[in-house]
Amino acid sequence: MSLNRLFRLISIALLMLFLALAISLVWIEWSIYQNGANSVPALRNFRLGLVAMEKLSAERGPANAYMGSRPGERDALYQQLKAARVTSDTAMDQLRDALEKDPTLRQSPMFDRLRTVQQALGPARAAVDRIGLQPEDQRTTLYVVSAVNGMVDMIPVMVRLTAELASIVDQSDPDLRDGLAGVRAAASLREYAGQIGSRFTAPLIIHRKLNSDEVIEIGRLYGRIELLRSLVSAQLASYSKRPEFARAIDEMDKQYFDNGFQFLDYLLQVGLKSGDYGITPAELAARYVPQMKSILDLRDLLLDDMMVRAEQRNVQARNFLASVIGLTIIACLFFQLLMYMIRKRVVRPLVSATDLVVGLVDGKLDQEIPKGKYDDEIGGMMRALRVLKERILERNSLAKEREALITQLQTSSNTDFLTGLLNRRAFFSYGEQQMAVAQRYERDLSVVLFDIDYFKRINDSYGHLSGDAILRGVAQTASQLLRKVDVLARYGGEEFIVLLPESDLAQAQAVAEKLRAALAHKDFEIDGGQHIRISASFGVAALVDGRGLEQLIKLADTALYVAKEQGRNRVATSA
Ligand SMILES: Nc1nc2c(ncn2[C@@H]2O[C@H](COP(=O)(O)OP(=O)(O)OP(=O)(O)O)[C@@H](O)[C@H]2O)c(=O)[nH]1
Repeated sequence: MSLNRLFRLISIALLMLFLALAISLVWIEWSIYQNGANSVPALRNFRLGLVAMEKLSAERGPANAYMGSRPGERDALYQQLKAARVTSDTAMDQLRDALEKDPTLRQSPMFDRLRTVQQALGPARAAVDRIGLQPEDQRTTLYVVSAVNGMVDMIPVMVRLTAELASIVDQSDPDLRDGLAGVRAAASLREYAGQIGSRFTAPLIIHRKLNSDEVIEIGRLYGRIELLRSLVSAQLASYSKRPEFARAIDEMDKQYFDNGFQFLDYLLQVGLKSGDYGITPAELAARYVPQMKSILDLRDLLLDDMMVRAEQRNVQARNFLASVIGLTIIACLFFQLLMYMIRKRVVRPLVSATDLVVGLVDGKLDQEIPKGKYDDEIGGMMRALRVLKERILERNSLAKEREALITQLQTSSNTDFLTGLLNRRAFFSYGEQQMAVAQRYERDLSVVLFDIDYFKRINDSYGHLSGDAILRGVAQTASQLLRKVDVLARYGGEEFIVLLPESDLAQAQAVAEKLRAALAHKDFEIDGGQHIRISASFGVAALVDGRGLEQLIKLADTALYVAKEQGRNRVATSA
């Protein structure tokens, strides 16, 4: 696999891994944000539930007052009761609307519970109305207690409903758990505080002492209230350092647990001894109910604080999510940029450097080696490659020069400098080869040795340079007349030799005659533009069994001597 492809695959794999991690991170933060976003509406619903329960409890005050009404105050107390009923109905309708708006809550048992409470309210209120309309002396403990219980009996359902709403808040934001428990404890405290007051309704209306059941119930409620007081203190331990909470707790202790309890203790003492309370249920409500407000104030303070915290956390979660998304995008872009840079500055140059090296090895010396754009290791490698290419080019050119030199040397060592013909050494080299072939295959072979006549005189008369010109002219003339297979050489001084393969003595003699005639009739131009004529004498010898090249030349030389002796400008053959 090529480096380029491998790098691309690794880049894609890393990007996928990176994206998977980034998406998981964003998904986690998105879930946290979504849950947090849920906590605010859940808290709002929880508050509506608590308010509905509180208003239902609060309705018991005017209801008890109405049940204990005297003829002159009945209408006024009924108006107060009606107003309280409108308030509790409004609170329950608001809760109902909120539950209806949310499809999951609409389908939940909470909705059914609320309906149950609303349905139960009708008969419970009717029972209250009946007693309120009865003459005072006809009101019995049984009916009054039953009417009071009718109003109290709906509360456990409301407690259950608010517990379910609290659990939704808890799931949305577990950090609100402490506050949630504190709020629930405060709401229950308010409820039991109300119930303990309601337990005095029947004795007050009938003007009697508390019966044993009522004493036991009031004792039980005292116990619960104390328990809830310690629970509220425990849950609010972390809050009590804050001045507004410390003030609210202080206010509750003073208003309810000091003043309210003092009043209840008084009623309890009277209820246990004489039953002569000296107040109506309306007066009880007017004195006792305001003291419970401090509990609700603490509850609302906690709820407000939870709402602020939930909103802050929601904003924090949203900001954090936005930061995570932003950072993820930046990290993705940075990763892409990093891969691009590595590819551009490392992988691609490395691949092209490899191609260049392979090309140099294959002899592609015309390829352009780019200059490295950056002063880094890759740039250094490109510079090194350029040096390497230059060295290879230098080495190649040196090798060519050397070959040319060797060829030139070979040529000059075989060539006569003046005439350009083969020299005596080269003639013997070729001659021996031809001789071996002729002897091996029994072929004809002849030698013609010729010498320019009176050459000394030419030198003496026209100068040495003219003599050289004559020698070049003779060589040129002889070369033109001979076959390609014939080997013409300068034998020495003004002496030339020709080796004639496939030629017997007669044929060689004819060649010699042709050469002699040509030389004798040619005008040779000498130094100074003057033309002169020359002649040459020829000795011819042919190969006979057993003779070597030197013997053949010797025979030709003897014949040449004869030609000279016989008057020159002639051809003589060996015997
Ligand atoms: N210009 C020139 N002269 C050369 C060269 N080589 C030999 N010679 C001359 O050739 C002459 C040869 O003279 P000789 O051997 O006396 O013979 P010749 O004068 O040709 O007389 P014959 O051969 O008897 O006809 C000498 O003077 C050499 O100096 C050469 O390369 N150039």
